[in-house]
Amino acid sequence: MLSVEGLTVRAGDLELVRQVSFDIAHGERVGLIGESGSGKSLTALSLMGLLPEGVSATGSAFLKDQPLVGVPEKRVKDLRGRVVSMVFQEPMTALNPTMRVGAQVSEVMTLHGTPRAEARARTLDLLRRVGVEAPRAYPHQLSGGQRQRVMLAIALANEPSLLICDEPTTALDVTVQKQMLELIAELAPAVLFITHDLAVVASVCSRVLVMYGGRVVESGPLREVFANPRHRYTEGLIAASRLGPRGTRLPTISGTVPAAGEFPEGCVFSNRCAHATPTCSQEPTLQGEGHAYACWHPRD
Ligand SMILES: Nc1ncnc2c1ncn2[C@@H]1O[C@H](COP(=O)(O)OP(=O)(O)OP(=O)(O)O)[C@@H](O)[C@H]1O
Repeated sequence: MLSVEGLTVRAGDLELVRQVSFDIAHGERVGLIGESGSGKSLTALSLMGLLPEGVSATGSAFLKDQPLVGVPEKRVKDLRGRVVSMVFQEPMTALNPTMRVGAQVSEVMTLHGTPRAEARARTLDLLRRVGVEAPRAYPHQLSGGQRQRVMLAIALANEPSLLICDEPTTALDVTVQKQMLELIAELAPAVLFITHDLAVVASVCSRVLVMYGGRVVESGPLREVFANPRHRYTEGLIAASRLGPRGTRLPTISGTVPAAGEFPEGCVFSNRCAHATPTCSQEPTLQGEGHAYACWHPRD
């Protein structure tokens, strides 16, 4: 559905994103991970036609045969929020503080041609689905998690083919984060999910792209990349992530470790997992050659 080929982003002579290529199929959720400054956001913003002044993209990106890169601003504006939408980290800056949230969801629909009455009905339905049944509330009357759900409703208002999420849950506490991730997984058609957090990737995505220095240095099914990182940087990322050292926050781990090769969908195993937190009651198991630890992180 999304096909990106040779995407390069420049600021003057400086190449900030280099020759990035990847595909996302309908219904697929792909994680884009990498350290700060590796080019994740610029990659996403190129697809949204939202690059900052002085920064430009070349290469190609097609979403259902519609070009997203190198097209006139007017055309991109029409696609943005309709075929591709984005949820950002900080909902307070993205929401209009003087407008009721229901009106903000409806506005996105009417801007793209939906009649008012229909937009109103669909807004109520959408807000119900994201669990914020308060269309008349102003943003400051809602919690951070509720505001982020409103942002998700806005992003999904025109039933886009692709949802891009840029660290949408970083500012939320763990329980609220989990609910938000579940909603994204349930409601979004196809997702490009940017994060630093491997545990988040593990709970949402089935495939992952790792960026380093503006390039995609590694990609593949989540379990393969996490179990057998080829790039030194990916190894470091896994070691430093929440799947890693003692004392860091891990997603809930439960159940027994299944035999090698029998991990249920959505689980991740890592040869770096120290697997020692108060939430985890079991010892890591040595698995096969190389003595990789196996631990699993079920979606729920
Ligand atoms: N407007 C700009 N002009 C020049 N360089 C920029 C501009 N915006 C970003 N950069 C640079 O491009 C590189 C990639 O930035 P980008 O925001 O895509 O990184 P990121 O991987 O999303 O990082 P983070 O996780 O911190 O958001 C960084 O080195 C950054 O300093």
